[in-house]
Parts: sequence; C-alpha cells; structure tokens
Amino acid sequence: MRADVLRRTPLVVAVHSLATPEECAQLQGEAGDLSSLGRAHVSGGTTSRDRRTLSKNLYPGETNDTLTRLAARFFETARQLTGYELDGEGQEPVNWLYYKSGYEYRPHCDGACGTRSVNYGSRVASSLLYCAVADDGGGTVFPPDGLKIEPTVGMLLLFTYNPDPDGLSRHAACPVLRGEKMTATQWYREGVTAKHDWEFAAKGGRLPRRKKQRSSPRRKRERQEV
Ligand SMILES: O=C(O)CCC(=O)C(=O)O
Ligand SMILES: [Fe+2]
Repeated sequence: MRADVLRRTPLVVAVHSLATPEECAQLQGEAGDLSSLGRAHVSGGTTSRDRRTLSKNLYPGETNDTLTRLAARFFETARQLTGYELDGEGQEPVNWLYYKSGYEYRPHCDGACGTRSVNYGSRVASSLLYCAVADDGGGTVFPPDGLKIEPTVGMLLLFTYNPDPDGLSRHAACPVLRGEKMTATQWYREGVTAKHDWEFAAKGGRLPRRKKQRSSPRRKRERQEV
C-alpha cells in the first residue's frame, strides 16, 4: 500500500488502493438501491445546507461482509497514520454518499476547525473511501490552503483536526460535472468504546480516560514520519 502525505499538520494523507475495485462494487451492493438514499442529514438530524448529495448510514457488524472488513481496515490505517487512540467499537456508522452530476458538498468542517484541542470523545479525524469517481469534477479540496485531491477508485483520503488552530481542515467536495461519485466517510472519535459510544459522547457524556499506552519506539517513529 502506498501513502502520500499531502500536508503534515494537520495531516492529510492519500492511501492508494486501500480497497480494490471489486470491494468497492461489493460495498455499493451492500449500500443498496440508490432510491433508499435520503437527502443528506447531519448528526443532529437537521438537513445540512452545506450538502447537495444523497446519503445513508451503513452499520458495520459482526458478519464478514465487505463493509465490516473495510471499516476494520479504516481503523487500522487511521491508528497507524495518526497515532490517535482509536477503538473500532462505539464509533459512528459509515456514511455512504452519492453525488450525481451537479451535486456538491460546500466548504465545511467535520468536527472542530480552528481549535487547539477538542474534548475527549469528539471527532478528531475523517476518512473518505472513493468508490466511484466522476468523469469530470468531484475532487475534494481544502480551501484554506488550496490543497486539491483528484480521487481514484479505492483511494482513502484521511485527514485530522486535533489540533487544527488555523482551520486548515475545512474542506469541500467540488461539484460533479459529469458522471457520478460515491464515497464512504468514516469519522473517528478518540475515547469512545462499545460501553461509552459516540451517541453518549455527542450528548456531552463524560468518557472515562483510557490508560495511556506506552509508546513503543516503532510507534514513535511512525508518528514522526507522517
Ligand atoms: O465527498 C467528498 O469529497 C467530501 C465528503 C465530506 O466532506 C464528508 O463526508 O464529510
Ligand atoms: Fe466533510
């Protein structure tokens, strides 16, 4: 697997071929009929004015389906590249996004932008797996510094925002001009577990601190490299 660091702080990294085209097709099949998709909603239940996409939550489970296998891969990759304490349990579902021609996702922040430190249990990073890419348009951009990503099928774009004092993690999906685009978004929260899950954290519940794992030299080195 090849990864390109596109920005060091806050981190933006493109992991090439995280999923195969076959896995992407299977995931699309598991996401179901496009008619089952609704107007995009944000976690509070209100329709986001920032989005013009269709979306659906997908819930990784115990079974060995593609969604569950890919979600485990998202977390393994995110742990290695960020050094955050990320437990795969108790996290938000995967958000499947479908963009037709003309659809876009205007500039927004997934969690906090412009802060030095977020509360334990809040979102600290996001990743997008591109499963279908537009023939024209549909790139992901970070307007504050003009970073632009041209997606390819199976690429995972991972970015962090704890800390992000200058708000550089603000991002947008450019309008799809031709063709269609499909992505699977995963948001990552530090400190959530099966017992104290993301909904508990989102309601302002206090999460118990986990014992700090002692960093092995290898983990330290990985953190410095990205
Ligand atoms: O589809 C994209 O390029 C961006 C999606 C996004 O920003 C999100 O799901 O939060
Ligand atoms: Fe986003």
